Amino acid sequence: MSKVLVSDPIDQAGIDILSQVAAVDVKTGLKPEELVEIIGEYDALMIRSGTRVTQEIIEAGTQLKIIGRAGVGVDNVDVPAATRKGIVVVNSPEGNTIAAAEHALAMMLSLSRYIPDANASVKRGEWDRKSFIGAEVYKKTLGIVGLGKIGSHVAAVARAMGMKLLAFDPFISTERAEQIGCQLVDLEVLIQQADYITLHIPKTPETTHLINTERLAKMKPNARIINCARGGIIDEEALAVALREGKIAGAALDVYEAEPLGESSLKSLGQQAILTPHLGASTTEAQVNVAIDVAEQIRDVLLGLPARSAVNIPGLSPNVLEELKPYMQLAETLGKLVGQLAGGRVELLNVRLQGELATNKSQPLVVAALKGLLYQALRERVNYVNASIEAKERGIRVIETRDASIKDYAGSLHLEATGSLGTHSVTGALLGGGEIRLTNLDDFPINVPPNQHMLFTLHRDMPGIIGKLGSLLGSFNVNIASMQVGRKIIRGDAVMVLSLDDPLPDGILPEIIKVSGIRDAYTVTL
Ligand SMILES: NC(=O)C1=CN([C@@H]2O[C@H](COP(=O)(O)OP(=O)(O)OC[C@H]3O[C@@H](n4cnc5c(N)ncnc54)[C@H](O)[C@@H]3O)[C@@H](O)[C@H]2O)C=CC1
Ligand SMILES: O=C(O)CCC(=O)C(=O)O
Repeated sequence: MSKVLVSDPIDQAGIDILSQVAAVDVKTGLKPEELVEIIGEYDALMIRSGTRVTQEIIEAGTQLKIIGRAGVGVDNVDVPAATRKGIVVVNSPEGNTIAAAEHALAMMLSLSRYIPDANASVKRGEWDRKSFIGAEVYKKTLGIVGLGKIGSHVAAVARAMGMKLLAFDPFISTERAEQIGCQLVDLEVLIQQADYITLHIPKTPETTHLINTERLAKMKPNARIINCARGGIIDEEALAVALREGKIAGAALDVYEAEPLGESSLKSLGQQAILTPHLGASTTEAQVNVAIDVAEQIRDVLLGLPARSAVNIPGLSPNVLEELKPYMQLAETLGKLVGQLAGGRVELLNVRLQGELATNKSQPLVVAALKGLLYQALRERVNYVNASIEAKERGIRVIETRDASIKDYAGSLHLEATGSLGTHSVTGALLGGGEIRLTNLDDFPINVPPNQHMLFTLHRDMPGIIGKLGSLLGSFNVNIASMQVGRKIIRGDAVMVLSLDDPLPDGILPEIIKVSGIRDAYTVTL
C-alpha cells in the first residue's frame, strides 16, 4: 500500500480521501532534518505553506511520486528539483481564491476604519471616538496589481462598493480588464493615482521588491497598500520607513519576507499598519476546498491516473487530457519505436501532427513522444514531468510541425528522429476503438499493430527473400506472429515488419543482414 505524509494541518476531508488508497501519516511541525530522515518511506507528501520542500528533502524522497500543495503558491517547493526527479507537483489553483480576495477586502476596510485598533481600545476599557476617524472607499481609486483569479474577484466586489478600478497586469488584455471593469494602466500610473493598492501577483524575480522606496515615494500621502499575495513583493524595511515618515497612510500585510515574522520594524508601527499571520486562505470553506482538491489529485496519481492541476507537466484541462490520452499513448509508442530505429544518441526529433490532429495542442504529444524516445536510456526514470528536461539535457532538438492536409487517417502522428543509426521515421494512427496502427515506416506504407518484440528489415523486393528470413528465424527458434511487407514499387526497395512472439536472440541480427537482398535490420522492443 502507498504511504502519504501530511506535514501541515489539512482538513479531515482531504485525509479521508487519501485514506481510500494509502496509509496516511499526519506529522506536523517537523524540523527540516526530521523530514529528510523520514521522507524516504513515502510515496506522496501533502503540505500547506508551513513546510519548505527543499532540494535536500526531494533528494531524500527516493519513493516520492507527488507533492501536493493545498493552496495556490508553490514557492515553498523546489519545483525544478522535483521536476528533475520526475515528481509531479500539484496545487489547488482556485480552492482559496474567494478566501484570499475577501481577506484583502477586509484588510482594505480595516485600514480605512482602524477596526483592529478601535477594537483593542474598547477592550482596554476606553471609549475613544476621535482617534478613529476613517476614510470611505466609495468613489476612491483602487489599483489592483495582478488581475488573475484573486485580483478579479477583488475587482468585482470593489466595483460594487463604488470604487474606480485601475489594474496593472502585463499578461492580460485590455478587453479582459475592461470586462472586469478595470482600466489597464502602467504600474507607474497606478502607483501615482491609486488611493488603495492591492497586490495579487506571484513572487518572481521580477516582482521581488516591486514596491520599493522609489515607488512608495511616488504614492499619494493618503494611499494605503495591501499585500495578501506573497512576502517580499514589498520591501518591508522601505515600507516601515514610508509609514513612519507619513509618506503613505497605511499598509496591511498578510505575508512576509520571512515567515513567521520575527524581529521587524513593522511591529512597532501604530494603527497605520495591520499585520495578520498569513490568514488569506484560512476559512473553513477554503480549507475544505483545497484539501479535497489536492487529496483527489494525490489519490489519482497514486492510482496511475493524471493530475488535473500539475504545475510541472503540460497544463491541460481534464477534458482535453481525457481526449488526448489515446494520442499520448500513440506518441509514446512511436517515440519508443523511432528512438530504437535511429539509435541511442538521438540529436533531432521532428514531431508532425497530421490531419484532424493538427488542430490539437502539440505540447503533451511532444512530451509523450520524448518519454517514449528516452525510455531506452532512462527506463522508469523518465515520465511526463521530466521528459522535456531530460531531452534538453541530452541535447535533443525538437521540431514541431503540423499538416492538416494529410488525410489518409482521421488524425495521425509522424515522428522522424536522427541519431547514430541515421534518420528514421514512423507514422501511426488510431483506429475506431483507439487501437494503434503503424501506418508508415521510413516512407514505406504499412498497416500493422505495434507488438512487444518487432523486427524491421530494409531489403530488395525479390522472390524468396521472405522464405529465407522465415527459415533463419525458425532455425533460432523464433516464432513469427505476423509479417507484412511495405513497398512503393514492385521489385524496388521494401520494408518487412515482423511481430515476434519472443525477443530476438543475441547474435541473430548480423546473420539477418547477411541474407542476400537484405540491406539493414533493426530489432525493437515496445
Ligand atoms: N495570503 C494567502 O493566504 C494567499 C495568497 N495567495 C497568493 O496570491 C497571489 C495571486 O493568486 P491568484 O490570483 O490565484 O493567481 P493568478 O495566477 O490567478 O493571478 C496572478 C496574476 O498576476 C499576474 N502577474 C504575473 N506577474 C506579474 C507582474 N510582474 N506584474 C503584474 N502582474 C503579474 C498574472 O498575469 C496573473 O494574472 C499568489 O501569489 C498566491 O500565492 C493565494 C491564496 C492565498
Ligand atoms: O496554506 C495557506 O494557508 C496559505 C495559502 C497560500 O498562501 C496560497 O495558497 O498561496
